Amino acid sequence: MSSNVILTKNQYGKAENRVVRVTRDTDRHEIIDLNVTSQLRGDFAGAHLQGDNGHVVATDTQKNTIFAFARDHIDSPEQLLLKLANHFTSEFDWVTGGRWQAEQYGWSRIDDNDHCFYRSAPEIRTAVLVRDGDKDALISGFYDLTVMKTTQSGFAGFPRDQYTTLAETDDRIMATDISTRWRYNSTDVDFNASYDSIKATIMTAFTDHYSRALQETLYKMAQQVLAKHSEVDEIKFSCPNKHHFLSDLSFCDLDNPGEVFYAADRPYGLIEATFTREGAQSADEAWVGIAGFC
Ligand SMILES: O=c1[nH]c(=O)c2[nH]c(=O)[nH]c2[nH]1
Repeated sequence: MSSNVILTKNQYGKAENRVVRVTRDTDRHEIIDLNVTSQLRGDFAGAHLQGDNGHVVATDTQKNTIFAFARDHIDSPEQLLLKLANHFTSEFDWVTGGRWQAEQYGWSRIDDNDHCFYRSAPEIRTAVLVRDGDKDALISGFYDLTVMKTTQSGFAGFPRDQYTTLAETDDRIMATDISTRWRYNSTDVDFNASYDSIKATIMTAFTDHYSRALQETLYKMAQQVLAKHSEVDEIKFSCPNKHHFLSDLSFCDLDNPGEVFYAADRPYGLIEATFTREGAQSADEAWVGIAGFC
């Protein structure tokens, strides 16, 4: 058995740079609030195997670059990631790719005030760019968008065995925290418009049908996103089924016609699925490192 150690995959950089950009050209300020990670890939064998840092663009330099680029206008998290990738791969010829990611937190104006804001968007917007030579994979998404429908959901027709106690129902609460990521087939996209439209499409698709299972609802959400958005080739969902159990009020002689529920926080069903446009190129490598999806 050989005891030789071979360096295989490696990447490194500065994680979770919290960048808040205030645009104050006029009295009416704008803010963009990001958490940005930069990781480089390429020829870094010297650092690992010989202690030679000649190729190691310091993580501190990567951090500084992110903040320096924030001095320019930030159009969208995706545009910032593309700019960082272009910079590092063109400035240092041994940097052949990397992985850049951002989360964005949403803020709204208090009373339409010019410079006072509150954290508003419930969901966290995400973006990941993976560059490998001349190949880019760009995956955007969001998590923690909590939604509920109070009827028009059921669950029946499932197999029964000696362990099955669940009653069939044609009227239940369905609630979930939507986590989703979608892969663009281009980097030439109006990312903010696309994000807003995909989020709206997902929410509308949650409302517009009688759901026979959360699985069916995920499919309908994916179907509508892929039908409306030719710039998207693949979409994944990871959604807990946040169970709401009808509270039994018979102990005090009260009925409960679907009005009082116990919201259980665990255990929860966990429904995950990937939907791909038929005929689209797959990009499984790009998903490595994105946890919590199948
Ligand atoms: O929408 C659902 N999908 C399931 O797979 C499932 N399983 C379960 O017990 N309840 C539900 N609900």
